[in-house]
Amino acid sequence: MLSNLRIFAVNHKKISSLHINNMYCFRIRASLKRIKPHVPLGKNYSSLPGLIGNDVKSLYSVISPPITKIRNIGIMAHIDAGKTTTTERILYYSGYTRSLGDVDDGDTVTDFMAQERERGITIQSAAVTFDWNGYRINLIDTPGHVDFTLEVERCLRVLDGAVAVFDASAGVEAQTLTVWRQADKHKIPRICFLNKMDKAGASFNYAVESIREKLKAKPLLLQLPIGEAKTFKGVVDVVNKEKLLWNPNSNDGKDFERKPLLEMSDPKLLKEATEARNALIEQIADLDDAFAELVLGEFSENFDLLPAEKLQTAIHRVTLAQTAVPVLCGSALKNKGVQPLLDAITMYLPSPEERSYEFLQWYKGDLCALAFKVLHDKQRGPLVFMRIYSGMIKPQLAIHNINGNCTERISRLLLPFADQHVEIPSLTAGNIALTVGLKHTATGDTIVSSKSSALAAARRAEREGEQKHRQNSETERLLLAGVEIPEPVFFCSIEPPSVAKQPDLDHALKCLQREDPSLKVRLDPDSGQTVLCGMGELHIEIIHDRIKREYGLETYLGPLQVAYRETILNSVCATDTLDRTLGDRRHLVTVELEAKPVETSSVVPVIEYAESVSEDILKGSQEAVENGIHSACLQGPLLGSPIQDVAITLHSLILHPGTSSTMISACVSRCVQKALKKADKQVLEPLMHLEVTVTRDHLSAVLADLAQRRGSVQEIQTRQDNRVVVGFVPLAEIMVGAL
Ligand SMILES: Nc1nc2c(ncn2[C@@H]2O[C@H](COP(=O)(O)OP(=O)(O)OP(=O)(O)O)[C@@H](O)[C@H]2O)c(=O)[nH]1
Repeated sequence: MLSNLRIFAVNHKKISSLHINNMYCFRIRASLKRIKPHVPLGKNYSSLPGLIGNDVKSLYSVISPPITKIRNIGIMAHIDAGKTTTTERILYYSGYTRSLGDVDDGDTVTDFMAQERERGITIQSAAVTFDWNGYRINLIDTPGHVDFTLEVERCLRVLDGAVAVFDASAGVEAQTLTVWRQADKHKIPRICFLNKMDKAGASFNYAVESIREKLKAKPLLLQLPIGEAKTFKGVVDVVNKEKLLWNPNSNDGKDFERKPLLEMSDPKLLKEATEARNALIEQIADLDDAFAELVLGEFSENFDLLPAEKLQTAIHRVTLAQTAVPVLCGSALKNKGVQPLLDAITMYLPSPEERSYEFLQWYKGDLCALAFKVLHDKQRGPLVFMRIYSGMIKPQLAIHNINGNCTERISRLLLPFADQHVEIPSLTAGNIALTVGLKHTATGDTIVSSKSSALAAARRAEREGEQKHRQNSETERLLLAGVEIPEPVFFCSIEPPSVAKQPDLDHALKCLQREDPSLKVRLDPDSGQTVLCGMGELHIEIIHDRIKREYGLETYLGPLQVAYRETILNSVCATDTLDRTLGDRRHLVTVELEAKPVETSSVVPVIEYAESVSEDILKGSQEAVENGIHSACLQGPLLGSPIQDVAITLHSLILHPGTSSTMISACVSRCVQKALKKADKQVLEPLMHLEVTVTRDHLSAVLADLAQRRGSVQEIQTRQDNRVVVGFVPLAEIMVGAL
């Protein structure tokens, strides 16, 4: 029965004995269904600006534009809401592609990896730069699939604004909630685009209501649809009281007319637009004091007299303050509504200088950038995408990487255009750059001009920190990334075709990890095998595929396994003594410690020291003690899985002089394992938060199927004619192999 289901949403949630971690979204069948024949790369790229020489909009437009004219924008949504299709339309209308790419034909610009084209999904986000009406837009297309949640989060970190795309027939879906929360966390102003207004079941009001209810956001209706589903033909611009109608005979949507609504020809639409405009004005006046003053003063008698520009400025302010979100609608597939969306991006989303970044004051105009993506290019080596927050980047510039504590040189500077790039002489703050030549920089690293500049910034940050909060260390405060890497939920062994190829496999995995920190690689201590740990089946499958395509290695994967964890349920104490004589040296350690359960949802143990443990003894041995605790917690006594939610308190440590740190670690580790064995224990398994949309007549079959899979149903919602079952199912029960 599960094969009929459409949407899966995933969450690790602690229900009685189990654990909450992150919210993920998962869609097994959809990720595998749209497999298409391989489309060669570069199909659509013969006439890109600055590359071939024709149709260059003017070289000036390629070089650093004024910061007020820059928009660093991301598109975020639930899987399949239409992000890639919308991006393709945006690129086409902005003049940077000559033909419309189609996800279903596998020839889109932003999904440029071979796997993305074959599967019709976005895996890695690609930054694309283009101009619209004198504005420079750097657009980052983010993946919607749960396995790539970290990609979304990392991209959000470098954005100044975002467009949330919704399927108008489904409203807010599970993954939308996740990315919305991520955007909240990074305080990113947003615009909502209700896409798929042409689709059967599309409902503007339903989608708006779900934004209000599920996202707890205040929607500002800047448009109303003209028709819905089959009859959708255009939109009403509420701010200007105009109608925008697309020519049904135009096959690319470039041909549309914008006409003022008139009493004579459109009495009904005009009435609706006037009511919507008045409601919008009142709504904004409630949120923005300056606008309220203006409206109540000059225009209280007649809102019609309020100029559109004044309303637009107020919408911009409210969007920036994130007290409400502008809502627009259209159909990317049917080429309707995308140009007004582009206008809204330039009008309502902020420029980089309108965003306040606390750390900018520490750099005083010196270079400060975040490497938010690394791609490996066979010819040019690693390509690093960077968001420049302050200062300037040029080719041949030496930069300092704070995370890696290393200095290296940028050889070339490019403007990113999916897999095609324009070479440029310099780029200033606010822009997104693509650099060549950085061999050690990894995704998430903070880049500055020199070590001394970093130190100066750290000193300023410290002074600032004294006045404010002082919880972070000097360098930590300078690091921009701040993206938490979720713990993997799947793992499997990976083997090279022959032992001689093991170094090639290690190299490939190292490169892939630089690109994608959510991919973890470890060595199994028992079998000596390399183990891949990832965020989902698709994640691991893609990595396997990339090793073959990009590194020419045919590897073998062992069976995919769910990453279980263990925890303890009560406090226990243990003591242990290790007494060894190696050569003429005696190593003697006695440890006394306590293990107790805590709520952290983390596999990193909390380490505490009792007051009885003197600082003197800890000075030389703290690292050894902590290494011992960490290594013991990696393998629980039940299944050998990592231990989660545990705190270890060291009560006593007695050392014979000359005892080596290896012996201290070994004794502490043995003692922790002793304690864990004594405690009452439990295995934890990852749970998926599941959202199943189903027709009414299939509901009981679906509920029975979920029960059989040890699932628990939280609620059953009504969505138009369908039912949405919301609940949890153990991940192990809905792996592709389990279906
Ligand atoms: N009816 C209709 N279908 C659309 C529209 N926009 C996109 N689609 C279809 O919806 C499917 C998903 O579109 P994508 O653009 O790949 O969606 P996405 O959000 O980028 O998906 P991921 O990259 O996999 O997260 C494709 O089959 C599109 O043809 C639309 O406006 N109307």
